Amino acid sequence: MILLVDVGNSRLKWTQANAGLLQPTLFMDYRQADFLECLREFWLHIAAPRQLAIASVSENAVTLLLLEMARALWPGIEVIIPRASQAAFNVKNAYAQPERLGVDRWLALLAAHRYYPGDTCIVDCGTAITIDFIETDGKHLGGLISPGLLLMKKSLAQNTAALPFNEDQADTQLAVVTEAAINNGTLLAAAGLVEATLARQPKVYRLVLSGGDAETVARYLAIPSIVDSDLVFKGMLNYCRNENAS
Ligand SMILES: Nc1ncnc2c1ncn2[C@@H]1O[C@H](COP(=O)(O)OP(=O)(O)O)[C@@H](O)[C@H]1O
Ligand SMILES: CC(C)(COP(=O)(O)O)[C@@H](O)C(=O)NCCC(=O)O
Ligand SMILES: [K+]
Repeated sequence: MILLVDVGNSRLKWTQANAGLLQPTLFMDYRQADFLECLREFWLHIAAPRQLAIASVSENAVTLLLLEMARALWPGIEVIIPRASQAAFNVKNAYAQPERLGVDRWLALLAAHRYYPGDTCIVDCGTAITIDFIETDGKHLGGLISPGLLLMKKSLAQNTAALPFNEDQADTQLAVVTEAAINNGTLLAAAGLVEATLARQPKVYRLVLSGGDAETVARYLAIPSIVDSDLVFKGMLNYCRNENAS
């Protein structure tokens, strides 16, 4: 059994993989005070994993805490910390400094090349919205980073005198009350970003969405898309399998 952990800027996600099959993902707010105790309670009751993989775009301190806890629970556990590199699994990183590409984006690219072969656009709708393009031959073309839905709304509330924060349903209609105007404006900013980015490319790409807001954004896109919330874990699992082989 392999324990897979994905630490984003909003949430920690973890799952287990058995014989190459991913179990359902569990989500945790790792900024809550009792987060380690909560996670420990879960991990105490799972079968001892052979390997632990942690992909984090958060502070290194979070990874260190997780490692300390895992090593106390399962002494001798093999640890894998995936990193973005210049090339791996027939995927070639477009970044001038490849290691600076977020490891979540890199793992999603590895998964996309394997599970969505062809010319593919990956959009991760998390704390940030990231857009990455990969071609049939595994060549990453680069990408974009923009604030995610929650972050856009929080920054409006934090940087204006009159705008409130609320999490009501959004759509892309013109609004007649402030709350809806914010919710709809930010949702359309996200959907419009994805559509405009694709429209500016010289060819057609298959669109795959992941991240906490993937379903919401997909619902309001004027173009077809696939939602695959396991993209990062799929990439992480393949990364671990290769570590086993090497
Ligand atoms: N229970 C939840 N807690 C936090 N965010 C949530 C929740 N449900 C949906 N979301 C949405 O998911 C987004 C975070 O997605 P996620 O993929 O977990 O981000 P990250 O990888 O950056 O931690 C938030 O912007 C929020 O709008
Ligand atoms: C862009 C990100 C903040 C997205 O993180 P997330 O929304 O998943 O929390 C993360 O992938 C990151 O820190 N990337 C490093 C910079 C880069 O990819 O260019
Ligand atoms: K993201």
